[in-house]
Amino acid sequence: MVTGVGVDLSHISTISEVKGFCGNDQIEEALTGCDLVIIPAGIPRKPGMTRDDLFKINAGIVRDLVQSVAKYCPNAILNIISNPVNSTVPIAAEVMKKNDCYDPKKILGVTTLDVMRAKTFVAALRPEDIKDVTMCDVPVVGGHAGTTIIPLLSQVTPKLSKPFEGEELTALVTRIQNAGTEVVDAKAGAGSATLSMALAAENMATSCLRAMSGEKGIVECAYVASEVIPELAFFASKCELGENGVEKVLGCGEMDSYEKVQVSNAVAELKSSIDKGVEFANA
Ligand SMILES: NC(=O)C1=CN([C@@H]2O[C@H](COP(=O)(O)OP(=O)(O)OC[C@H]3O[C@@H](n4cnc5c(N)ncnc54)[C@H](O)[C@@H]3O)[C@@H](O)[C@H]2O)C=CC1
Ligand SMILES: O=C([O-])CC(=O)C(=O)O
Repeated sequence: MVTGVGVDLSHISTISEVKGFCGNDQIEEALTGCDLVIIPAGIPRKPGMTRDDLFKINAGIVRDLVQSVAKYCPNAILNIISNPVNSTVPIAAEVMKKNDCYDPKKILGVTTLDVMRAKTFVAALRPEDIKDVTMCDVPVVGGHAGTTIIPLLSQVTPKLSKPFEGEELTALVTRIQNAGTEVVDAKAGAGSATLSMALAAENMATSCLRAMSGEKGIVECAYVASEVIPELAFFASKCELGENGVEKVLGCGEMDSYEKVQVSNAVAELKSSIDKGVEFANA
């Protein structure tokens, strides 16, 4: 459940929760009239699993829920949280296409938690530059699994007096990429990062709602339909949000050579995850 603080969240429907205690007739009631639908439904990882291991179960859950969205609120903006995000977002897009209500601006894979983690770790390592983590920004691009999570540490704001380099850089990138796995391992079978995901979802939903109500200049990283990497129909990068979802995909900005290699190395895995989602939705 999302609570509104300083913003009216009354249009949010956390449909996994609705599904948790009711049947399809209540899904209709929950979705009808919704402007923004957050989908966190599905099973979480257990230690030893990749996010892609969740595909077998979560792909069908997301497909069916998005089918209901197409039926009851086809103009809603979707925030997709269920893993594997790299595949569930393409699934959502295909379902909307099949129902003649696809708008690429309106489907956003939630990668906000990667940005929150990157900011937190950067602030902890550079307290002399970052007194307040909320004032720090770290774009995270690519996707939401393993090495497809690519923090652009050369673009941290405020500008760092000592940039990350060498072993410190690689250790930090690895920590950000494995942060979800760290939580899964620590919870030892009891789930994944449910609470921090809820905060990330609330941040993203609030940004969407502010933009939907006309506020300008709201920028969030999200995994969306994009042309940033020509081979990839979906890619996470900075997006300017607007009244209808993604107003403009802003892309990766000026990356350094290390980041460019990381992006290039992620292309094959992202392509395969996207193709897998598209094939599943059309099977
Ligand atoms: N994108 C991101 O940053 C993150 C994504 N996740 C993903 O979010 C998903 C949920 O994770 P948690 O909330 O931790 O798991 P959880 O087990 O705490 O909650 C999952 C919820 O999904 C519901 N659900 C299961 N099957 C459903 C169906 N067929 N229809 C509707 N609802 C259904 C369950 O009733 C439950 O309420 C997982 O796939 C997880 O990997 C988790 C953390 C971060
Ligand atoms: O790691 C997981 O399975 C859940 C997730 O996506 C995250 O915490 O980033």
